[in-house]
Order: sequence, then structure tokens, then C-alpha cells
Amino acid sequence: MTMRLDYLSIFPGYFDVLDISLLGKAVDNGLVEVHAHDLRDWTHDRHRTVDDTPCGGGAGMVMKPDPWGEAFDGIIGIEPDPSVHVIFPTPSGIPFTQSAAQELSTVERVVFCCGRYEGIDHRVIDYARTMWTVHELSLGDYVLNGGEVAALAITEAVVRLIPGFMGNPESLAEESFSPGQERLLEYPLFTRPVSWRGMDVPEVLMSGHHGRIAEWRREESLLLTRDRRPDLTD
Ligand SMILES: Nc1ccccc1-c1cnco1
Repeated sequence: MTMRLDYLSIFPGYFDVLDISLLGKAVDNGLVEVHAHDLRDWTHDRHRTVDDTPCGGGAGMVMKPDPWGEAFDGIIGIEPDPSVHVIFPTPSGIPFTQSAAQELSTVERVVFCCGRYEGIDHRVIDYARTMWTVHELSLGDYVLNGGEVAALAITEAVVRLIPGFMGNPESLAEESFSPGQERLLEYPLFTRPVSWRGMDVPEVLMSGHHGRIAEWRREESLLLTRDRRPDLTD
């Protein structure tokens, strides 16, 4: 299965980075195909205008619905198709989680709509919901200038889960937030040299005693989770 990823943005250059490293490899071996589009290509005025003042007043500018609608028509089509998943990264979205990434990794087509300014005219999202499967997703409670960086983060989380993408799928199973992992943060990791700038690798990890090592790692995960993410221990 090849996943098609489309990105709609006034800064399509953000997505050139997808040609690099693992994601680039996924493109080379046909696991994903990536298409970035400039929203301004669907404007018709000399200034290629994509925004206007908010109805009802307020600060900043809002992205006009017209270019989005015409871009949707050109990129996705005018017939409803619930198999197309349209993602609007937004601070007012539902929290993006590993389980959402897991679900999206089985989808054949994802379209990212990257808003700028104060946001996109809400009718764009309402229209998209009549046509496709829409996800309004937040990465966390902080402010970005637009959806592009969020779209890249969501892309990486999703594409790495596509079967055949990661050389060693077993490594996925042990990660934090992987299904089956009770919600614990990953224990501290070490590699050679055993002694570095006066700091030594914990002895237990050099003992070769797998039972004790597993016990040490679990204890470290529990301590870390209790300290940093008490919300995960509920
Ligand atoms: N702040 C933003 C501005 C524009 C598009 C997404 C976001 C976002 C997504 N997750 C957190 O913030």
C-alpha cells in the first residue's frame, strides 16, 4: 500500500525536508508519495490574497474560504470520499496521540491543511466534514505560527508506523506510548564508553543479568513517569 500525502500551505517549501533521511527513503521505496501545494495557486488577484479581516472584528487576519475550496476541488475532487483523511493542525484540536498515529498509518490518503494568521474561515472545516474524514489535531498547549511544523510532526509519527518503513519493527514495540506498553516513559539509555567524563554506566547494565536489568529499567521508568508525567499513572 502506498500512502499519498498532500500538504496545502502558503509555505509549501516547509515540506522539502520530507525528501531527506528516513522519510526520503520511504518516498524512494514507494511507501509514501508526497505532494506539497501552494494555496496561492488557487487565488486570482494580482496580490494572490489568501486572508481578510475577521467578521465581527478582532485582531489579526483570517484565511479566506475561496482559495481553500478551489484547492480542495483541484487536489482532492468534488465528490465526497470518506476514505480521504483531511487533517487541520490547530491549537483548538483534539490532542494528537500515538493511537491516532497508529490509526492514520493504515490510511491510503491524507491531506494536511496548514493554516496561518489567526486561522482558517470555519466554513472550510465545515465543508471538508461534509466531504471527507476530518481531524482537527493539536500537538500540545503552545502557540505556533502555522500548521506546517505540526503537519511535519504528525507526518513523522504516522509514516514511521507504516509496515515496511522501519527496518526493525520490533524496535517500535518497546517505545514509549507504543500499544501494549503500559503508559510509562522510557528508562535512561546508555552505550559505550562505560566511563565518560567521570560518569559510569550503571553497573547493573553491565552485569549481564537480564532479570536484574529488566527490574532496574522498570523501576527507572516508574520513577521517571511518576516524577514527570503523573497524568499517565492514573
Ligand atoms: N498553534 C498552532 C497554530 C496553527 C496551527 C497549529 C497550531 C498548533 C497545533 N498544535 C499546537 O499548536
